[in-house]
Amino acid sequence: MSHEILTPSEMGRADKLAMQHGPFDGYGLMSNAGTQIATLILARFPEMRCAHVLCGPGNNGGDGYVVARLLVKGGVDVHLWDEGEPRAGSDAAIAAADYPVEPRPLADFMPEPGDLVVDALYGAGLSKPLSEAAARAARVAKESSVPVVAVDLPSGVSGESGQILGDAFAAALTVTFARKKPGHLLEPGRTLCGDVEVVDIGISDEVIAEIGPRCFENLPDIWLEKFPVPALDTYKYRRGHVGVFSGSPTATGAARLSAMASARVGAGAVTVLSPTRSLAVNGAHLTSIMLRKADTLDEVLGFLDARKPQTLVYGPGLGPEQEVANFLLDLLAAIDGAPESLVLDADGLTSAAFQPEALFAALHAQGAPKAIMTPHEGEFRRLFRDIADDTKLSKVEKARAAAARADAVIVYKGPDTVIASPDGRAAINSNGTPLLATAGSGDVLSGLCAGLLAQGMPPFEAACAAVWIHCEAARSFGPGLLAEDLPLALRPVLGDLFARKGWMG
Ligand SMILES: NC(=O)C1=CN([C@@H]2O[C@H](COP(=O)(O)OP(=O)(O)OC[C@H]3O[C@@H](n4cnc5c(N)ncnc54)[C@H](O)[C@@H]3O)[C@@H](O)[C@H]2O)[C@@H](O)CC1
Ligand SMILES: [K+]
Repeated sequence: MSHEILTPSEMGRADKLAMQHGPFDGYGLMSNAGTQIATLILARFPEMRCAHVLCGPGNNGGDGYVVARLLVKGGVDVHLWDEGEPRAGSDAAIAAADYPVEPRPLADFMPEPGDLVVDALYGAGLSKPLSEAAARAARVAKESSVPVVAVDLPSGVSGESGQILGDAFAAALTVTFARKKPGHLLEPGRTLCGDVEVVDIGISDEVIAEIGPRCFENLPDIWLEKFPVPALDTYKYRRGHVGVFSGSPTATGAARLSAMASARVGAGAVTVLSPTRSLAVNGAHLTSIMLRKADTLDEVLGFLDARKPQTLVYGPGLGPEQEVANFLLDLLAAIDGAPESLVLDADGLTSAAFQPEALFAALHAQGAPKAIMTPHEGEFRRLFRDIADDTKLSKVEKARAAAARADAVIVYKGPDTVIASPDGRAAINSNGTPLLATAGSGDVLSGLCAGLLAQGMPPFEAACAAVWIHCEAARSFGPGLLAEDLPLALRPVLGDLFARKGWMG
């Protein structure tokens, strides 16, 4: 199990627990950390002219002293620059005493091309913006284009949020311990970390389990067990039925993209619910996907009653108008237990911002469908303005707060999409690709969520799987991707997942 993500404070607790359990004390853990990093550096940068090791006053600096000593032992020419001495009696002070050469002041650090920098200034303990000397060091490292290996985190990057406190180093490689921290996956931290290597320093899986992390990297391990594959004796309605609301004649493509994605990810039947004025254009573009006239609430309720879909998609292409929000509230008031789930996206979210509290109350009500909301940055801010503007919260904490308020799984989209459940679980996606920054890709994502929900996948797992599959499909298609390409690009991705489930179909 290595998909858990630990906040810096959870990591601090894990360190302490590991020391209690043994066999390593604090200095033992630090020695393991330094040894792992020095080994990686010697393997990856054998051509370096010399290594500049920058050491801070805390245990991050302590790791740096161990690295410096081992690099010297490995025959590397090492220059050590420090900012503040370690506290007497600390593990870092023991490590510093073991290093044979007097450090030089950080303010004088100046690398040259061909050198390597080891950034061991601040890690989990970063509590304020970098000092002028540390910020200058980050700048000169950047300007001289020398590779930087960051110990635990690039100094200046918050392990909790991935945000920069003042200035920050930009690393080619970041070596962290036991598990990743949110700052390794949340932007801009993710970019500043470069490659991230997680090394074992003697903190056992049992210790991590005892901490009970509630945040995970979004890898198939966290949802594969619940990912649906069709049973041999299934039939189309047992594979789930999704209804997707369509917009006006000039905005129908969004609903069709969503519908196609639902069908391709495995819903056995999908119906586009269309206003009369859009029937002709929808009909001209749909074949296996069904089409049904739905101008009024009564017509929608008639469809729900007759065809019993498990899941609805509300939002893509509907228009950001008050009446779109009103219709949703009327629909929710009429729903009691069926359909079981609802995906809200795009204009379904933007229009809800006219009266967010009414939507949240409707989703909290008895018999309400389980909901997934898929806001991008702007939609999130319109719906959860106070949460979005709270600078103390990380993206994970914002998504969690929104999920609790709305009683919905929140897919807070971006290059570092976060998925959060009202029960407090959260996942950070790590296979994102800029290829998905294209019109209509969000509509496909909402369809994927719906298609998985309709097949009985629980909302948090369905949202995590949809986000991962969406990115993986885009990567497998590659440059030139349009949203229209995504449904077919799902094939190899689904094939791999089916194979991992042992599907013999
Ligand atoms: N036993 C452990 O707890 C282990 C810790 N390890 C290392 O220890 C690090 C955490 O150590 P610490 O908690 O000592 O934290 P740091 O070494 O990150 O920094 C803490 C010290 O720096 C000061 N400080 C924070 N931000 C500053 C800034 N911007 N300018 C000036 N001073 C600043 C703090 O007041 C504190 O004195 C981890 O990142 C990891 O590298 C590893 O050695 C593995 C074992
Ligand atoms: K660091």
